[in-house]
Amino acid sequence: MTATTQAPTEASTSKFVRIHEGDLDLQLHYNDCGAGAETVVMLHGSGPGASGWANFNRNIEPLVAAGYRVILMDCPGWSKSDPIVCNGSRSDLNATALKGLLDALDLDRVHLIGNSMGGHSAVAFALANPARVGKLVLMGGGTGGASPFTPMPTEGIKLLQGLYREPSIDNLKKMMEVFVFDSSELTEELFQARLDNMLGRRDHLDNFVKSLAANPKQFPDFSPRLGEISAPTLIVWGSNDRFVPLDSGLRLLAGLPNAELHVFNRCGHWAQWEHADKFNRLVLDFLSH
Ligand SMILES: O=C(O)/C=C/C(=O)/C=C/C=C(\O)C(=O)O
Repeated sequence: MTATTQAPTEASTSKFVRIHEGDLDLQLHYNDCGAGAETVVMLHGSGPGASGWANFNRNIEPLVAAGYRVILMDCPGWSKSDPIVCNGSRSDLNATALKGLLDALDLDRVHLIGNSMGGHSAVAFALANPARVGKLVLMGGGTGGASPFTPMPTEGIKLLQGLYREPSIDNLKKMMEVFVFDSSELTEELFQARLDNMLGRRDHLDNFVKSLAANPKQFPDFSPRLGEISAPTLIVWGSNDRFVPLDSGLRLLAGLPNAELHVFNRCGHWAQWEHADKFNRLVLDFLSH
């Protein structure tokens, strides 16, 4: 009888763990998919209603099929994880939460895939815990700081922050249509799922606004310290990214000693979703060589 491997679903992989790490004492939600000798942890972006599953649902199965354990952490302040107000570095807060999660799961060393804020957080974790990082994949993020070429905040970030303040389907559609290069791929189902995620946790929305008021620069510029990171790094960007501009990816390439950059043309801020098949092949090849 052939074993039928069921595709992982959000519900079937949903787990909770309480972490005590640094100043954090909170419950995290995460999705735990597949099994294997190597673990890949995926870190989502900062948009309202974002979650590990919402950001990476097109990227899980190929990694599971290749024999990786895949963990999607929901950062404090998102999805089903506990609420929090961040008065300092959100990148370092998420990195602290990630350390707490890895310790709770007894995972010593993992590969990290970070999207936008997830990339910033992955770099913060690598700076604080260099021995615990295998390889890094940074998409549309990895360091904060101002772009020397693009007016800041970018049009996408302005729409994102506006959506936190006025969470409506119209404002969500305005943000998502800037999010990707080809908005024809955005479905009513996707919009509704994001809207449900958003409106299901008003505390997260309110706390993000309070965090911005306390510290408008939630994501520090790590450029001066990138030379400390020896982990092999694949940087991935969309040439049409209107949230975190491509020149941030060039700054990462210039600063990270062991990095390569892949730019997708006709691609916005969600390379892992907009070009999922090619992105997945790129990541699998990078992780295995
Ligand atoms: O402001 C920054 O540097 C980072 C912005 C983000 O992390 C935005 C990401 C948004 C998503 O991933 C989303 O799914 O809404």
